Formats: sequence, structure tokens, C-alpha cells
Amino acid sequence: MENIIRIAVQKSGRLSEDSLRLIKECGIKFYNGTGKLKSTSTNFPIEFLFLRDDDIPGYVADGVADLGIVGENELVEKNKTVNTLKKLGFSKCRLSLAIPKGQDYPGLSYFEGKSIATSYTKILGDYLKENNINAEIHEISGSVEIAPSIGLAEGICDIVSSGSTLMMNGLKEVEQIFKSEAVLIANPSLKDWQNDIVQKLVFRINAVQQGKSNKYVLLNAPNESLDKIVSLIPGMRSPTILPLAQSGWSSVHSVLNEDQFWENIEELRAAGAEGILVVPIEKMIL
Ligand SMILES: Nc1ncnc2c1ncn2[C@@H]1O[C@H](COP(=O)(O)OP(=O)(O)OP(=O)(O)O)[C@@H](O)[C@H]1O
Ligand SMILES: O=P(O)(O)OC[C@H]1O[C@H](OP(=O)(O)OP(=O)(O)O)[C@H](O)[C@@H]1O
Ligand SMILES: [Mg+2]
Repeated sequence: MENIIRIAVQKSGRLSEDSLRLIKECGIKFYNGTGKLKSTSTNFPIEFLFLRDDDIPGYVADGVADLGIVGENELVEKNKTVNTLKKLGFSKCRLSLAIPKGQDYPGLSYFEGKSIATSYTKILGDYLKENNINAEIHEISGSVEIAPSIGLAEGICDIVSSGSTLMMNGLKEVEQIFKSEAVLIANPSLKDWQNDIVQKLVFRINAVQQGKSNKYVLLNAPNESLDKIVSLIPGMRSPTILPLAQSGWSSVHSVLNEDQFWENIEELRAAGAEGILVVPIEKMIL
């Protein structure tokens, strides 16, 4: 059989859609029908395992899967030995402590002697220890935000993104203890041929990520402003400059980070740039 690597991705949930989109943007094709828990790509040497996210760090550490996509929160909580190859920029969230919104919060000492419900007993336990707080950790596996209202615990430690789940359950966020996003992880003892495939995948992911954070910019400028404009949008090696049909004017093409573009836009306009187009880039290889 052809040598292929295995990647574990979440079957369904907050990681799965973006994980699969990234793989597809890398040009990797596979069948992903409902209920199918294993699938092999038709054009890249990779097999997909669709799993619960809790199991992904363990499967990658044990070598059942060579790679995995998982949240940093789950990775640190499971405390398995894997290599983190890349941050992936999606499923961004934080682990926070929250208490009923009517309570005064004097600082972390609030939690001394109190009980806290969470699914993240390791991360919370380490945090409390570092801060010399003695609190009882009450482990529950989901719907953590309900705990204070049913008398199960006085505070909670759970994932927060928009904050709306906390709000809807009468809670307020009082401490952010961990920031998380999806990461690509790998088994630490991959063979050379496995690493070669992993490197090809990472190369494609880099190209997709660089494409997303950069834009292709085209603008028209009077020739006397070209030096100034080139200094504002220097591009990868240097911008392309093409003459317009109208004499004395040029078209300047360049690539730059979108944030940098917005920072420079007034200076570009002041230098005489006009007809500015900003176009998305699908892949970018440096
Ligand atoms: N509201 C959110 N916004 C952004 N990212 C989130 C959010 N909630 C969770 N995440 C991230 O996505 C990961 C998966 O969350 P999800 O809620 O799908 O987990 P789950 O219910 O444990 O799924 P599974 O059934 O696979 O065990 C979390 O570990 C976290 O990294
Ligand atoms: O701050 P917010 O934007 O409200 O997001 C936070 C919520 O999102 C996650 O749950 P999810 O909705 O994924 O449901 P789950 O409990 O089934 O995992 C997490 O467990 C929080 O409850
Ligand atoms: Mg889970």
C-alpha cells in the first residue's frame, strides 16, 4: 500500500468546519459524508479520522494518528507529549473564571474556600496553585454555565468567546486564565517519510495562511510620485510598475499585509495614488 499519513480532526463541533475548510483550501480532496469516520484523500497521501476533540491529543501522542487539529485548551488539559507545528488562527477562545453577576468581585481571593465547576481540571488546578488559592474543583463534562444556578458550585471555569453564554446564564467573567486557538499537532516520533508528507502539508498551510493575511494592491499614480509610493507598498521583492496609456501615469502592483495597507492609505492618497484596487490572494509562497 502507498505510504500515507493519518490526521485526526474533530467530527463535529466548533473546530470541524474550519479544520476541513483549511484542508480543502490546501487543495486536498476527500469525501466527508455524514457518519463516515474515516476517509482517504483522492489526491494527497493522507487519511482522515473524524473523532471527538477530547481524544485527539491522546491519539496523536500514541501514534494512532500522526497529525491532529485541536484547540490549545484541550491539548494543555490532556497534557500529552506531542509537537505543536502551527497555530491555525481559528476557534479562538479563552478559558475564564466566571461568577454570578450580582456578586462583588474583590479579586482572585474571592475563590478561596469556594467551589468551581469546570471540565478543565488540570488547567484550573495549575492556575489556582500558581496563585495560592485553595478552592474545590468540581469536574463536569458540559453545560458548565448552569452550575451556579443549580447550587452545584459558586463559580465556573469554562470557554468564553462572545460572552453570550455567560450572559444568558446570569454570570460575569472575572478572570481570563488561558487563551486558545486551533493548532496542528504531530506525533513526536514520525519517520522520515512521514515527516516529508507533513512538511508538504505545512508548506500548503503556510501558503494559504500567508494568502489570507495579504492583499494584492493595484493603483494608478503620477510618475513623479512613484518613489514615494514604492516606499509605502514595497511588496515581496519590489512592486511591478507598468505605464498607463495616458502619458505621465503608471499602474503600480504590489502585495502587502492588509493592516499595513490601511495604515498607509492616507499617505498613498496624499502622494497622488488613485483608482486603488485591493484583491484577495488565494495562496502566497514567499
Ligand atoms: N464559542 C467558541 N468559540 C470559539 N472556539 C470555541 C468555542 N467553544 C469551543 N471552542 C474551541 O473549539 C473546541 C471544540 O469545541 P466544541 O464545543 O465543539 O467541543 P466539544 O463539545 O467538546 O466537542 P466533541 O464532541 O468533539 O468532544 C474547544 O476545545 C475550543 O478550543
Ligand atoms: O462565549 P460564547 O460565544 O457564548 O461561547 C462559549 C460557549 O461555547 C462553547 O459551547 P458550545 O456552544 O460549542 O456548545 P457545547 O456546550 O455543546 O460545546 C463553550 O463550551 C461555551 O459554553
Ligand atoms: Mg470534546
